[in-house]
Amino acid sequence: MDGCQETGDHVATRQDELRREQRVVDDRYARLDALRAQARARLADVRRAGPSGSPQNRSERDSFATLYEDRLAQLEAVEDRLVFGRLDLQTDSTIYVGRLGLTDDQHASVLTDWRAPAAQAFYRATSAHPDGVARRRHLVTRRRTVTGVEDELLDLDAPADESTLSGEGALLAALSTGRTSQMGDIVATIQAEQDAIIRSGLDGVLVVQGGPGTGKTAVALHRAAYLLYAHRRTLERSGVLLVGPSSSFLRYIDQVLPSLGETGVVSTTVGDLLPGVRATGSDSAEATRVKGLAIMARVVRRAVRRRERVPAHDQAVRVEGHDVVVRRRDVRDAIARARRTQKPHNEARRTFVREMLQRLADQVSDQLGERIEGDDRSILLDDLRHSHDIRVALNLAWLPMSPEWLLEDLYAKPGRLEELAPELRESERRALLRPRGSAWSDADVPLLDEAAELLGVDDQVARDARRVEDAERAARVEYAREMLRSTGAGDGIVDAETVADRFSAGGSHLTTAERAAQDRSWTYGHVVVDEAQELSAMAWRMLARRCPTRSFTVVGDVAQTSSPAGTRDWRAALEPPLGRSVRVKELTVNYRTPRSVADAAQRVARAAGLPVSALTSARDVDGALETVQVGTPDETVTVAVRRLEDAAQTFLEDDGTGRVAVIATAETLTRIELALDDLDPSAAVTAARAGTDPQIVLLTPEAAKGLEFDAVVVVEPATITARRSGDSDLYVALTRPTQRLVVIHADVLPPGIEPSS
Ligand SMILES: Nc1ncnc2c1ncn2[C@@H]1O[C@H](COP(=O)(O)OP(=O)(O)OP(=O)(O)O)[C@@H](O)[C@H]1O
Repeated sequence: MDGCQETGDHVATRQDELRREQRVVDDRYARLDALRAQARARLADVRRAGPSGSPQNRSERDSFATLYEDRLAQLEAVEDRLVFGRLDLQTDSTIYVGRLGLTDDQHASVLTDWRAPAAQAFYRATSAHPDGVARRRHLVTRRRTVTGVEDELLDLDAPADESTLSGEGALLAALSTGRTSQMGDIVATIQAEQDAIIRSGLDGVLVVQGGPGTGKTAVALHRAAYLLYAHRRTLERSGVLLVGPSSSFLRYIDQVLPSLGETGVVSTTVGDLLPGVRATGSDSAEATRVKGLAIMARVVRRAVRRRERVPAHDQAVRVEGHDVVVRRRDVRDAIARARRTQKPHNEARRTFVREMLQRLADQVSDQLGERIEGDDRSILLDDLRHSHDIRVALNLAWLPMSPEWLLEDLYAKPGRLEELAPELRESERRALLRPRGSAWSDADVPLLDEAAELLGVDDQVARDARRVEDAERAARVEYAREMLRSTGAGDGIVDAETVADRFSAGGSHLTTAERAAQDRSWTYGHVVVDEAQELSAMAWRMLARRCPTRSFTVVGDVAQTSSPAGTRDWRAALEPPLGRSVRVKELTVNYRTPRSVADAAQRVARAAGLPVSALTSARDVDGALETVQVGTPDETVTVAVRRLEDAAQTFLEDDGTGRVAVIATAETLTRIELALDDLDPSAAVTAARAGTDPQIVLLTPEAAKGLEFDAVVVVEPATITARRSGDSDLYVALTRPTQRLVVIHADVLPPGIEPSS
């Protein structure tokens, strides 16, 4: 940032610059205020019109009201750091870069959206490749006041250094601010290697591998916002799906996209992805692993096929005075015919039943010695269809099933598993056994989805409804286009599609995101997966079905895998379900953790044999890493509480910023909880642990995944590494702090934490 010790002249120049930039920033905020006032006035007009007029008029008014409310919310969301950059081009022109694009009264651009092609040089230009830029300036603002400017001159004579951080002052300031329970955006300080990923093309599978703190989550979210901007036509209708590891993680990141002006993304966990299924149960590690194996797709397929079978004997049945026989030969032919339709099981069953009823009707005809036609034949077919015995016989040959029924049946019977899953070992099959009626787990959801795909349940209704809605929507878009043209109401920012989506009769219309989230067969235009190393082969199959165009952004770190069904090899995990278009990019700079902490964590992870990505750290912090040896396990607990008190005092602010975490195994955390009650901690600590948004949290390594805190106290690493996937868990735990890591231990430390070891 601009220097602290300056000569008199320099100070004068700096003050002049700040004043000049303040005028520009004031002007852009004035424009923003004017747009807000305009949206408010339009909203008030619409509301003033009251509930009169035809239903069509009322519906349009409601739609406009919602449109202006959304527009207002979008304009409110960009208040913070509206303008953050300036590019002086070699052509002597200047552009300002900000959170959204603004034009003046004459429709001339006065602020360039960070996602626009013209803004790319702000993130990418270097002295070696200046990209038409003479000077890049970062504007540092507090509320609406410009508090600093930071310049980089990109002339060809300057020494080229590709690895230099861009806007270093602004970046380092961002990295050392106190954390909150919500992740912030990085739009003002995106680095070149991150920008290249954010703006990478929509097609194919882009994997972003990087160590902890390299900005994978931040990049994934900014990429979603970028793609929605650059490919709005393609993605607005189909939507973008964001898959995260847990609902607490999704809460942590859920402000980032709105702050970038985007709300149309469906975010979910794999466990919540199947409409109508709530995964509240849990599995053993072995059951999780086995349920995630790709083999399970075959097992589910066999379980479906098993219910399309020829009976052992012909069966005689009496219907309304006629004797007919459900013949094996007929069943075999009808099954073959139904399978030829290539429809899912429940849908193909209609063909099977129709075929069988016709054959049974033919038997009655033959018995009577005359052809039964017309209404008589319909009545006969109805009689046959409603005969209890025939229904039972046909169900035995082709049973209609729900995914839930199929999976419960599979898990409930050892013999069934042995027949359908011969590839699994006896112990693996045992891990799957459970009584009917048990709660579903996260690992069951991809299996239920696989079954739903093969069975073809409940999709038809949704598909029919969608077809009707699409046709209606096309008419609404046309109307909205005409209306926007005649009123100029869209400000050039809102398009006819958005307005049209508000024009639905009765206000029952759902947004793309809402419709998508309710429909199992919805296919998205793009899927972003975070902490993707945790996903099983079956989960990838489920996601692949959600995006037939295979347009994916997959971010994660194969050294942090903790799920027994997760992966340590991207290509092995992704090529089978998603094809060969997998491109892997690496992020190499750690922005979160102080260098001394990151280096220690890397040494520990390497010593444990994890596939650690190379990492350099953007900064260090004095005294960031401390290890504290105590004599007994009881002492680890009391010292942890004391250290927590210290950290709270140092890092927690009254304004609600600052976050501190204790990370340990669940057993250790229980003991710390008890000690916290017994040791009568300070009022500040008690207050910081209370409420819905606590500043102090106690977490297991799994729960801490993806999150970050100003200070972290890790208690007894040996108990963490003793568990399955414990080395990865410890790597996660050690890499959560932005300022300070305290490691408390009575047992020996894993090799590598201290530089000397
Ligand atoms: N260019 C940047 N400017 C400012 N802050 C950044 C930048 N890149 C990353 N950060 C910050 O670094 C921290 C780590 O980022 P993020 O959580 O995205 O990392 P990650 O790679 O997903 O980490 P993990 O593997 O541990 O989940 C966040 O606070 C993020 O805001």
